[in-house]
Amino acid sequence: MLPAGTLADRVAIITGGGTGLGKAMALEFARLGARVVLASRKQENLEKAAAEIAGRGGEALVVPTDVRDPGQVDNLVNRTLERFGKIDILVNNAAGNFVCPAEELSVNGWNAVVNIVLNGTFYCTRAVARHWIGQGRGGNILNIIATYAWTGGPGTVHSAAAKAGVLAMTRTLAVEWAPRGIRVNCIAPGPVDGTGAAPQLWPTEEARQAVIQAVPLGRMGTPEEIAHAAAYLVSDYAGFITGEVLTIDGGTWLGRGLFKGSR
Ligand SMILES: CCCCCCC/C=C/C(=O)SCCNC(=O)CCNC(=O)[C@H](O)C(C)(C)COP(=O)(O)OP(=O)(O)OC[C@H]1O[C@@H](n2cnc3c(N)ncnc32)[C@H](O)[C@@H]1OP(=O)(O)O
Ligand SMILES: NC(=O)C1=CN([C@@H]2O[C@H](COP(=O)(O)OP(=O)(O)OC[C@H]3O[C@@H](n4cnc5c(N)ncnc54)[C@H](OP(=O)(O)O)[C@@H]3O)[C@@H](O)[C@H]2O)C=CC1
Repeated sequence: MLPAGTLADRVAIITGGGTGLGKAMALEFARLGARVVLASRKQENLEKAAAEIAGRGGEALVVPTDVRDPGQVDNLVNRTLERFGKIDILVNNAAGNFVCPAEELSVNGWNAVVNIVLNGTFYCTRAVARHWIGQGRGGNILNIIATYAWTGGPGTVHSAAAKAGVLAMTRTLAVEWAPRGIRVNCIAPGPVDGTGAAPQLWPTEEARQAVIQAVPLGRMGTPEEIAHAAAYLVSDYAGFITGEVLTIDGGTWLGRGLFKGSR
């Protein structure tokens, strides 16, 4: 665990900050001293998370935002600057997902996911980076992807393609904006319990157990495990890391090996 004060005086925007991994990151960043801005569509979830942060002595601003709308994203940036006067960190965590055979996926279904994951990430990234570049200052961007960005993800072609786009965006902008002092990294979580992913991706206990079977470490991850790594990547401890992906998946994407039954 990083020591309290690691993110003192930092201002962090976290999209999808009202639930799941976003909420866990918000709580951890606040514990480390950051002031956090929680942005997603459902105000009720954001308010609940903000109250939990305030209950632990932290400070959170709630800005209802649909990241698919560039106007709402500009409002998010403006509201953050009005309240805190600066932005240090952006976490692009908002996502949508569901399992659907590609041949059955409707155009609206494809667009819903790609617009949240790929376009929303770009709109938020562009809006925040324009501010930083205009001010002649640097900052930190963390994108939450998934390992199927490089393995492919049968059943979730919309999400896999969008996450692959975010990975390419990360590497592109890490280099393009390095001279600006802007770092851009990714975390690729494996299956993590207790978030909005569960009802979408492993809605039954049977499906959940099948997912766990695929994890060499034999369990799902926790939101806190992702949050600790996220705090590290946006902190000064990671000051020389950019364009990188930190995979936190219990070994899942490497597979289970071929020869378990051979001896
Ligand atoms: C090895 C890796 C291990 C695990 C990797 C896991 C990676 C996890 C990635 C995640 O992103 S988990 C996050 C999950 N959380 C959520 O999905 C929460 C947010 N989700 C949503 O808001 C919705 O699910 C949404 C559909 C993504 C967006 O909602 P919106 O209100 O904008 O859309 P709708 O109007 O409801 O639907 C649009 C369109 O999509 C079709 N659709 C929706 N759900 C399904 C479904 N289950 N199957 C097929 N199609 C679906 C819906 O019918 C609409 O299309 P049309 O009917 O109009 O053609
Ligand atoms: N849990 C897991 O196993 C894994 C998760 N991930 C990634 O982790 C991240 C967090 O997911 P997780 O916590 O699991 O799931 P959640 O469903 O809990 O989180 C997704 C968040 O995105 C927000 N969101 C969805 N659509 C929009 C939108 N249009 N505009 C703004 N916010 C939006 C939702 O809030 P609201 O509905 O209020 O808009 C919600 O808070 C995602 O990027 C996901 O792809 C990656 C690999 C594995």
